[in-house]
Amino acid sequence: MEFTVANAAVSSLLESVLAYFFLPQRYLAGSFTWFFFIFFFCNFAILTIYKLVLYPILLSPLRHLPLARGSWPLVGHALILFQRPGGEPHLRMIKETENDGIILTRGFFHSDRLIVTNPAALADVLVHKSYDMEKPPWSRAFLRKFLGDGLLMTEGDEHRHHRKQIMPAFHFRHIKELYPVFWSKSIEFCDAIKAALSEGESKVLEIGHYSTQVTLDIIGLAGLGRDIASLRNSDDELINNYEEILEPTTEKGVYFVLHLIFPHWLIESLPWKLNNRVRITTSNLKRICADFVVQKKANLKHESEESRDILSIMIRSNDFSDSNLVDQLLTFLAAGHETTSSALTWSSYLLSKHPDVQTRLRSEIHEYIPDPRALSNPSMDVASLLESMPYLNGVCNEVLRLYPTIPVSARYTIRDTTITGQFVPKSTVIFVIPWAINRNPKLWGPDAEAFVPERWIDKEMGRATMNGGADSNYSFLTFLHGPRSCIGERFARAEMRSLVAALVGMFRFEMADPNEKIVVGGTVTSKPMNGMRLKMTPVEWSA
Ligand code: HEM
Repeated sequence: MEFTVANAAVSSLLESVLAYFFLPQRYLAGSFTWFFFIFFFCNFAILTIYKLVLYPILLSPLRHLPLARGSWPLVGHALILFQRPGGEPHLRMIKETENDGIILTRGFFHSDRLIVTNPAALADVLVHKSYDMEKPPWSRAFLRKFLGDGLLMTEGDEHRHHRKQIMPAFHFRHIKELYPVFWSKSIEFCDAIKAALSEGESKVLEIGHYSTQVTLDIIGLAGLGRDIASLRNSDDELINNYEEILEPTTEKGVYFVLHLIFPHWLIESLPWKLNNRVRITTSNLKRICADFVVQKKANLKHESEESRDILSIMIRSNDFSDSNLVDQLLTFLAAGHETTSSALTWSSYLLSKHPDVQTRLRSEIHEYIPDPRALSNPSMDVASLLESMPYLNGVCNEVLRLYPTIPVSARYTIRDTTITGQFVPKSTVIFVIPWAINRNPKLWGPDAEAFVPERWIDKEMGRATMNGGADSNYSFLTFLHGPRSCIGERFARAEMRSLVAALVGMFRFEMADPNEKIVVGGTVTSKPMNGMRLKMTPVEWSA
């Protein structure tokens, strides 16, 4: 029997019953409850000593692993969950703890939590032993509110099967066909910015808002085969609900972390306005997606040419129930727009902070693309053109490396397993930290935290490289690797190339307040806490 508070209570009950029968002389009338509390107190004390001292110091099979500095009594290292940017405290631990690929940290009540740090350990967690692990039940329960039971949340055979069904939508040939869509939406995005600039005097815009609109429009077209057109209609219900849910406030950060610590029913029963807002926005999103599914099913009956969007592919596979289609759609709309929107926002930030890089990138863009409108012509091979631009690819990779949209990911062992030969028992939490791995000087060299797009360009050939000079592809974890990696990686990279090329080709930009300290916020994804205000000036697109 596992040592838990609930089990301590059950044991106390049994012990009280036994004492009642075997020590009747000790019982005064009506004192069963009293006995129960005495036993419960003793059991709880034993449990506490076991959890806090005996197990972690003498019994845990992980006790010999190097322990990160800074563990507090009772809470261990768990308070780092509240620190921002997510992943930064883990980077500090990785830098200062001598290790062979695994570092031990402590959670609440000194539970074992591992951080994997080197390519061999990451390969085991993400690829070789991937199905020995799942997303932790508490984070799944929280994310399920927003994403339903879509691909991101399912596990085991169900996940394997669904991923196989959806994969054709992300085949590289299909992504190639989507490039003209990405490009024409990128131009529309720039036109919307130009229109907003011409209206206001200040020439200052919060770029995150436009990034969210364009990426939602793109996933709408590619995921649903339907133009949500939020760039043209800022008042769209879908975008309003997403913006409300995803706005990175401190309150939402606390709300998320509390869900990781306390039972959900407890937080949901608190008189907290946010509970109500979450209920309203999630049910709005579900209703909108349910309408999309009904309309799509009706349209498919009359289509002459086979649509290739994600929803059509899922419907045609006949493998998804109507309610599961709604959940998958919720997942793809959220995972497919929020991530690339934040990557685009971080691109504009790093390029504002590095005007020399911005200027060099603009020259490359103008040289390779003499006429931006010509790329909307269906006969143009936009994919080959954008993929052949070394500096553009270097900038996009470097942004994704330094600001991975999902900075921290966690796994939970569902059976005993091993990582690089180290035995890891069932129910252990394992952290995979893209933020820390992508910035680890041991993997990237002393300039690991600097913005250097050139590291992605082969010095001799002048071509884009795949690994940025790192020895292993596990040094770059932005999309993770293996069966639970981002299914939309190719899609996201193609979309980002188009958006960055159009944005930098059309505008010169800088931080509206050069002294503003940008705070990285967000719950699951990383976004600037107070938005990203840029001063933008249209430039002439000249070859
Ligand atoms: C810069 C953009 C993106 C980044 C950095 C990113 C990152 C990630 C990461 C790290 C995961 C794994 C999460 C975990 O297991 O903890 C993931 C999963 C996923 N992503 Fe992305 N993503 C991006 C764009 C997209 C796009 C554009 C789509 C869809 C069109 C997408 C759809 C998904 C889905 C469905 C999963 C779940 C895959 C599975 O569990 O099999 N992502 N993404």
